Amino acid sequence: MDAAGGGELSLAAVRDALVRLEDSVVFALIERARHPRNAPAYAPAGGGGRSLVEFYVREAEALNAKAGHYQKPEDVPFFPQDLPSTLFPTKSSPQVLHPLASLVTVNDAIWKMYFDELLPLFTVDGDDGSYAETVVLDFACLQLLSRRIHIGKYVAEVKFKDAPQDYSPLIQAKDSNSLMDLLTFKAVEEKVKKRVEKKARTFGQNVTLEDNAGGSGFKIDPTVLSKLYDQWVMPLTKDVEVEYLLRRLD
Ligand SMILES: C=C(O[C@@H]1C=C(C(=O)O)C=C[C@H]1O)C(=O)O
Repeated sequence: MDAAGGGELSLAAVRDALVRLEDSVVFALIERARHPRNAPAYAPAGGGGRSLVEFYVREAEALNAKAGHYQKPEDVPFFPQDLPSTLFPTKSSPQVLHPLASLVTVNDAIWKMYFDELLPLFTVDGDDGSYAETVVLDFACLQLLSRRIHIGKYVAEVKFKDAPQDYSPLIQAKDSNSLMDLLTFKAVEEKVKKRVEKKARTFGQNVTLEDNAGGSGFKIDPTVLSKLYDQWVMPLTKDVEVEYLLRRLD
C-alpha cells in the first residue's frame, strides 16, 4: 500500500489512502452504470457451467498473478485456488503487518454483496448485449472495493501499535464485539458517508459549456454511494480489522 510503502505507517496516512481510493470507486461505479444490468453475464453458461463474469475474473486473476499481483496483503484474489506463480521478478515490500495478515479475506462477502445487493441499486434493468464490456467493468469495481476493504489490515495494525494495552486483553479473550467497539470511530464514518456522496454528485455531473445547464441528473445516484459505504464497505473494513487483530498476537 502507498501509505506503507515508504515512510512511517500512521493512521493519517492510511486514512489518506482510503480517501484517495474513494475517487476510483466512484468513477468505477459510474462507468459500470453506463450499462444496464445485463443479467446474461451472470447466468451459468459456458465451460463448466460458469457465468461469464466468473470466467472473466478467474482468467484475469490468473493473468494478474503471472504479472506479479497478489503479493501484497491488501491485494487479495477472489479465486485464490490454483493461481499461477509470477513469471517475473518482484520486489518485496517491507513487512509491516503480522505474517498471518495474508489469511484475512472477506472477498466471498464482497462478491455476494456486489452482485446481490449493489448492482441492482445502481444499474437499470435491461440488456444492451455488451456482456464482455460489462464484466470488465465489474472486475474493476470488485478489485477496488476489495482493495479498499482489505486496507483495513493496515488500519488495524496502526490502531494496535498506538494502544497495545487496550487491544491485547481483548485479543487474548477473543472478544470480537469489544474489539469492534474499540476500533470504531463513528465521527469518521459520518464524514466518509458525506464525502463519498459529495464525490458522486461532483464526479457524476454532466459537464456542459452552457452556464445555466444544471439539473440534468447524475450518472449515478449519490445516495447509492453513501449507502454502499454505510451498509457494506465500512462494516466489511471493520470485519477485516477484527479478523486481523484476532491473529495479531499469534
Ligand atoms: C478505517 C477505520 O476504521 C473504521 C472504519 C472506517 C471506514 O471503513 O472508513 C472508518 C472509521 C472506523 O470506524 C478508521 O478508523 O479510519
